[in-house]
Amino acid sequence: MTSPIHVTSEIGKLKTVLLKRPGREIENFTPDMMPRLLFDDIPYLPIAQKEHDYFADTLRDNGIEVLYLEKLAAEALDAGGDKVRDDFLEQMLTESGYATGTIHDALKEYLDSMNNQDMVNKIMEGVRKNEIDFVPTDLVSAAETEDYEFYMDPMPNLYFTRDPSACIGEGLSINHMTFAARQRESLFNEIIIDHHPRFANKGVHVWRDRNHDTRIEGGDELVLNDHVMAIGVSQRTSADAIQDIAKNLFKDGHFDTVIAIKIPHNHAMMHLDTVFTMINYDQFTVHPGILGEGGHIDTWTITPGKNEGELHLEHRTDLKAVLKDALKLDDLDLIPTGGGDPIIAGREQWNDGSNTLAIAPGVVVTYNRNYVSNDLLRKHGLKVLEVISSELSRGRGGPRCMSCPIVREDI
Ligand SMILES: NC(=[NH2+])NCCC[C@H](N)C(=O)O
Repeated sequence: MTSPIHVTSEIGKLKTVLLKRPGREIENFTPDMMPRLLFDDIPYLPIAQKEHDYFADTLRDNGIEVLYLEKLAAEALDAGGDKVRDDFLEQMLTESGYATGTIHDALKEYLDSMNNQDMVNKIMEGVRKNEIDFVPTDLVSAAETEDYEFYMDPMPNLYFTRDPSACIGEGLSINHMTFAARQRESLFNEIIIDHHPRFANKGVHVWRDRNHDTRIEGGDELVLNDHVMAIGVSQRTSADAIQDIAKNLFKDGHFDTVIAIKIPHNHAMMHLDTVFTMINYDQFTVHPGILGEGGHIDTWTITPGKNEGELHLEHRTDLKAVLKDALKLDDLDLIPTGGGDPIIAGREQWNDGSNTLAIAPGVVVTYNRNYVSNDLLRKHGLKVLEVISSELSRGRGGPRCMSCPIVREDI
C-alpha cells in the first residue's frame, strides 16, 4: 500500500500540499487582541483571499495537488459519523474553556445545529457572545469576563498550515503548540488523520501526537533528506520535545540524525524556517541575524546512542560544516537574506524573505515584496516564483509557513 504521506526532503518535487484559505478568522479581532493572537496587524480579508488564491494557483500551475484543511476536516467528520462529530465538538469546547456548564450547553446547541462544513468554519472564525441568545446562570458563566466579546476565540493563524502538524517520511507529528492562540488548531489535523478516508487506516505513522506538555511546531521541523532532520530550538519548540521525537524517529523510521539548531527566541524569528530554509541539494537561505561572531551558532547533532532509547549529542557551532557533514556534501551555498545588508536583511526577514517554499530542487516560491533577497536567489541560479503578499504577510508567515507538504517525490 502506498502511504498517503511521503516527505523525504524539503526540496523533492512537490506533489500534494495542504493549505487553508484565510476566512473570517483573520479579521475577527481587535487591535488589543493582536499580540495574544500572534498577529501584527489586521489583514484586509478580500485581498488576503485573492493573494492566497494566487498562491494556490501558482502551485496548481506547477502540477501540485492542493488540499484545503477546512474541507478535509469537514469530510473527516462526514466520514466519522455522529459519535466522532460529538467527541470532536466536546474536545473543542473543552479546549476552548467549556468542559461543562450552561455556556458549554449553549455553544454545543448552537454549533450542533450546523452541518459539518459550517460548524468547522464557525469554530475556525470564532464565536462571539452576541451570536447566542441566552442568559448564563451557573458558576462557570459567572466567572466569564463580561466585556470580552468572544466565547470562542478566532483562529487566525490557521492559514499557516505548516505548524500544527509536519509530515516526515511516511508519517507526521501532530503538534502540541506553544501558545493558547494556536493550541486548538491541531485538533483539526488529528481528526483528519484519524477519520478522513484518504488517511485513516492507511498506515500513517504518528511520530508524536498532540497529547504532550512539551512543545513542537512544524515551522521548526525541516526534513533535509531521508535520514537527516533539522529542528529549531526556538520560541516554539523545546529541547525535550526534540529529543522525544528524535527517539521515535530513530526507533521506527529511516532517520538517524537530527540537527537541533538554536535560534533567538522572539516573535520575528519564532520558527527555524523564518531564518533558514533548504532550497536545493546544496543551497540554503540563512538570515545573517542568527549567526554570531564568525558565523557561529549553537547546534547539536543528535544520533542514536549506544543502547536503545538513548541519544548521542554532539555540540558544534559551525553551521556550514555541520550541514556538510550530515548531508555528505563537499560544499554548500548559504544565501544571506537581504544580501547581508543589516537594514535590508532585517526588513525582508520580518516579511519572511528567508521563508521560501521549495517546490522542486532549485525552484522556490517567495513573496514578491522581498525583492532584494529574490534577486539574490536568482543570481545564485534559483528559479524564483513570486507571489503577491501585501496582506498575507501581516500574519508573520511566508510561503513555507502557509503550506504543509503531504507528498513529495524522492530526491
Ligand atoms: N512556520 C512559520 N514560520 N509560521 C509562522 C506562523 C506565524 C504565526 N503568526 C505565529 O506566530 O504562530
